[in-house]
Amino acid sequence: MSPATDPARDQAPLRIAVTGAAGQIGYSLLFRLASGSLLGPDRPVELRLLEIEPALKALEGVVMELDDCAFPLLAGVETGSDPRKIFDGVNLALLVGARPRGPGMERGDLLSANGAIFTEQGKALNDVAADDVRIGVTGNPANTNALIALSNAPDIPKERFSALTRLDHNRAISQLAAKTGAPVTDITHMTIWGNHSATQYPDLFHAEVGGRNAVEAVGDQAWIENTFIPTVAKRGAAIIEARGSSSAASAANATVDAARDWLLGSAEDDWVSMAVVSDGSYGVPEGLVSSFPVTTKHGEWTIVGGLEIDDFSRARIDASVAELVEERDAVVELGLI
Ligand SMILES: NC(=O)c1ccc[n+]([C@@H]2O[C@H](COP(=O)([O-])OP(=O)(O)OC[C@H]3O[C@@H](n4cnc5c(N)ncnc54)[C@H](O)[C@@H]3O)[C@@H](O)[C@H]2O)c1
Ligand SMILES: O=C(O)C[C@H](O)C(=O)O
Repeated sequence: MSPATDPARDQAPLRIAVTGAAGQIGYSLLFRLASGSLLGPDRPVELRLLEIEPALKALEGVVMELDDCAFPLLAGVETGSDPRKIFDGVNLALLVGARPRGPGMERGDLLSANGAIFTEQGKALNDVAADDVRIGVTGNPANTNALIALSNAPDIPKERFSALTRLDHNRAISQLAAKTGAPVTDITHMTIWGNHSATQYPDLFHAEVGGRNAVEAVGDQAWIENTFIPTVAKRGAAIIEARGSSSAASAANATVDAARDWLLGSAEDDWVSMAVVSDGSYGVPEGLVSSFPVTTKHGEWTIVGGLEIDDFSRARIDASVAELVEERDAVVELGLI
């Protein structure tokens, strides 16, 4: 049963760790969590905020602002730089803290810079998190960071880890809605496959617009290949180029969306995209953390089975999975897993 729906716990605050809490994403995420965006207006939350030592002063300022909101649901805030203290008894850990890429960098460039963070945090979660912990990784390279964390947490079931591809999923919905003139609420069954990187494959073949197949509704294969896929896959870079820093409010929003659906369940007759440990489905090697279409219920996810994958999709899924294999091999080489 999920930590959010277990009746015995319904009144107890959900203890949520956020790493990188003084960063850009943290500045949006913490206020969303404290205001009830995750579990609704009745469930209190307790925030456990992890930062590196030099950022603790800035984090103090953020906590002052949280205080100043007088959030009715905020049952407590603790800050610190020791993951073993901050993760103690947490039900949900949102691992955001990592260096973002700058202009001209690919997410893979962050592997060695950020990989070590997730070794230490995986070990700490393994030792001190609550038995029902769920761990969502937002910090990049998210899929491989999740792989590093879960590989260093042998006592936590691998299914409790996921990496964020919900931002890509939301971006894909928004692009398709704009193209077809449909409201975003009409777009269902969107899928992001593979890595949260430029190789990701946003798949319209199973998506629907108002119940109609999205490829038919669009009726423009050239747009799908030359506009839709690259726009979604390279959106992170476009935002860095325009803003001078990486997406933050939309990343925080997607982090909340993903955790909410994981804990409370995805919508009936729809699915969401999550990067989760592969069981070999759709030819993705077992053990890689790759994005799939999933349904969620009671804090568990299930990969949607039986979808037909044509040659166009197969080639794109394979390319993104090949990148994940390279990243995994690189972190093995670095001794991180
Ligand atoms: N998966 C996604 O969809 C997605 C979207 C946007 C950004 N991101 C990634 O999220 C991460 C954070 O982005 P941001 O814009 O908030 O960056 P940021 O630089 O503003 O903040 C990162 C914070 O992490 C902290 N930090 C670094 N090492 C830490 C550690 N060991 N423990 C705890 N905190 C630590 C830093 O002090 C900093 O405050 C980046 O890796 C970015 O690329 C992912
Ligand atoms: O692209 C990045 O580096 C940031 C983030 O992963 C994004 O997709 O916006």
